[in-house]
Amino acid sequence: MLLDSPYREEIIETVFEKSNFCFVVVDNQGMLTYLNDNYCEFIDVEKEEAFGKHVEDVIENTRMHIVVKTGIEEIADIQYIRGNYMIANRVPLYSKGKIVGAVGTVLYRDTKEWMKMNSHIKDLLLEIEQYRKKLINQSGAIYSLHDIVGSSDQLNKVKEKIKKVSSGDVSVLLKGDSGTGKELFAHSIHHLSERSAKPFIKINCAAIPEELLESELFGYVEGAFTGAVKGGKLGKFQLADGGTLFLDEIGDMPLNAQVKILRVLQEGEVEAIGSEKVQKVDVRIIAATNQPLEQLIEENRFRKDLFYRINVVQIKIPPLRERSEDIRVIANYLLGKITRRSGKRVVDFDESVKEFFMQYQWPGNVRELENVIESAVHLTNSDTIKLEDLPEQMQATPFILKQGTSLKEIMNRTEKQAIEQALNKVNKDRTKAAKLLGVSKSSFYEKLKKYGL
Ligand SMILES: Nc1ncnc2c1ncn2[C@@H]1O[C@H](COP(=O)(O)OP(=O)(O)OP(=O)(O)O)[C@@H](O)[C@H]1O
Repeated sequence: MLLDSPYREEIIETVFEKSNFCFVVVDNQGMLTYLNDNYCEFIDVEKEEAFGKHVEDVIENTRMHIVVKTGIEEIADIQYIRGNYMIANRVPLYSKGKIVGAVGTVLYRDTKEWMKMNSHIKDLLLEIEQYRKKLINQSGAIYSLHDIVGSSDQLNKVKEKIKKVSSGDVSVLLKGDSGTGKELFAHSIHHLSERSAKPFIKINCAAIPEELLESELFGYVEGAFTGAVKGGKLGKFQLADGGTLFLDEIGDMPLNAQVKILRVLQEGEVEAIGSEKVQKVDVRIIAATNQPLEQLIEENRFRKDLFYRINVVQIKIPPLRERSEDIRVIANYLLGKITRRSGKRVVDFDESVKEFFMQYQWPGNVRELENVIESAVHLTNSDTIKLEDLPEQMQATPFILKQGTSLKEIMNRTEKQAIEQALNKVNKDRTKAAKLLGVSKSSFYEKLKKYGL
């Protein structure tokens, strides 16, 4: 913390005077108490002359004196100054619960500076995108272990196992519920293997109609069937030659295709549909499933011999609800990712949302978390995601029973959530919130105290 730092003075001096920002501070009457050199230079005034004057007499179109009165921060506000528009932040300064002034920062001195920065960033993003595309073209695997966020023991164990098995050429079966990140792990294995410079090819066995699956996997020659394209088509096995083939949702693979895949894996040879020739292929198989293959075997829907072939190493990815330590960090990471993409400034989650995230069961795992945050980012009117920004059907989900949770605890948490929601709805007006919930003011205040709100 800044206060504990032995260099407190130096840090403050550097932030205020040496960084390239413009700072202004006013007292609770709007009188100027501080203006750094950068600001003086920007508006062309002498520091000594400015101090003690009302901020309106020094800075054109300022709203610092208004922020002192409203107590409401103004972020990235556009202010006309010196013949141009600057972008400014104004934040009220509180001491012991009372407004004692306000601090202003100039983010960009004119819109040109902002546009320059904007196009610089766009340029960098474009460059990254090109590198990504190149990488995808080269191998098809874009994610590495580094992209898998979370530090729970359960996740770390999986990452350790991935590191161990990647370098060998063994087949890996990734098991886990939908949305747990199996595809990210498959990419990571490929990246860490000696095949990383070779293609990573994915096929989603559930997404391709049964009659097309074989031609997708093994390819076909010209004229193999009506509708076959001229010149034929390479199959995923041929495309993955030298690299990795990721068979996603392998539990949905039809039995016919299973027999053929097994043959390719045993013999290292593939035969395109309509071809008499066999072709040597060298692929490493990574398969993923969210279905219990052992049960499918019992029901004669999955071949035992293929199971043994692909199940050399089995890695189970735990569902999100079993690694709740990861939820906050993944949620923050996803919030950053989504806001960067959408350009909307949303910086945090309300404490009640964080709590809700921790006790929700996440049947759709990280994918569901990502969808929920994406929708909340678009719906929110503030820079912080609140409970009411979450999808309605989620808000209707009461606390899910976890082992050891007493009824009293559930009721308390629900009550706290309801109070927080009510407060947020009426702009923190306690009288209105009490009315909204149909409780007396005194009992409402008691509850606020109880929950530290
Ligand atoms: N630990 C994580 N860190 C960051 N993003 C993650 C993590 N786990 C999953 N994701 C993201 O969640 C989404 C779902 O992941 P992925 O497609 O890998 O899941 P899956 O287990 O393969 O799902 P399915 O079985 O439905 O195919 C993706 O957008 C992925 O980037």
